[in-house]
Amino acid sequence: MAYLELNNVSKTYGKGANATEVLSNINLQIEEGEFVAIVGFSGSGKTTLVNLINGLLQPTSGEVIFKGNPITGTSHERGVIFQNYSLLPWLTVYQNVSVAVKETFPKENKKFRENRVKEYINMVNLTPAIHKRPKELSGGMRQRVSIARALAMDPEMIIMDEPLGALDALTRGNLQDEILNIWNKDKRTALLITNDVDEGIYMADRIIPLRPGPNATLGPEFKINIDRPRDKTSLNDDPEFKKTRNGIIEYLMEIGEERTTTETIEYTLPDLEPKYFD
Ligand SMILES: Nc1ncnc2c1ncn2[C@@H]1O[C@H](COP(=O)(O)OP(=O)(O)OP(=O)(O)O)[C@@H](O)[C@H]1O
Repeated sequence: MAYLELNNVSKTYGKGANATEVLSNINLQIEEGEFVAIVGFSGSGKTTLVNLINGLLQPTSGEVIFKGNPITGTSHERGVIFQNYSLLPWLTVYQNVSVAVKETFPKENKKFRENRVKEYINMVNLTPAIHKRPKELSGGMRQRVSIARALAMDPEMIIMDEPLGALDALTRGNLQDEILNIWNKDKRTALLITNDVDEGIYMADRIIPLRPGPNATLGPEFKINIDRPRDKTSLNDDPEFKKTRNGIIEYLMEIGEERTTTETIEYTLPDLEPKYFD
């Protein structure tokens, strides 16, 4: 049995005539210690998939199994870095991370917790902003707080829902490396949802495309046969990188075209009498 398993998972939103099956028949196995990336189009169901694995949603059919047991709710063992930072606006950077650390390590002493909060804030280079509130931070800084908060909780599995999308290239690159360091050093398991193929190749062991929804399914996996640690600057010239990148992009273009040629959208216009005003 794999560390995480999704067996024939489907998720439908709505009921009766309004029902839409967003995900259909998703099968995914992730082994302990693996880093898997899922790439997909906007609106294809990526966040729905993350929430099923996180335990915020239950599948309509099929099963999501974590370490041999069905997932029935959220757990500290699986830490999620969300797309939209979800910080508590009335708390400072320190306090936002501290709340999470307190919840995860209730038995540890104050000094341990303080050190842990400071360590993770420092890791995302936010020590100078430690006493600021979210409204005083840029979008990128807020996302860094949310990364520090998730990682400070010491999750066994790190689940990332497009966590770096809003960041500038330099910050994005640094945080990719920080996440990889933590994953590697502490032998975590990681699932990254991204729309950036290069990011997926740089970080993951395997990339799996999510075919566009409704009825989104997972496409064939692409193994990344590039030794670690990977070097960003020389990656562009690596023949294996080019081959993998081309393969994934061609596949995404193919399914993207299918989507635009087979999709029929019907719009019902409101049946309104024109109204004239004097
Ligand atoms: N609670 C809900 N009720 C009804 N429909 C929903 C709900 N949540 C999501 N959807 C629909 O399911 C589809 C997939 O949404 P989801 O957020 O999982 O996609 P996504 O790939 O993460 O999108 P994006 O890349 O834009 O963030 C969308 O069409 C969305 O409108």
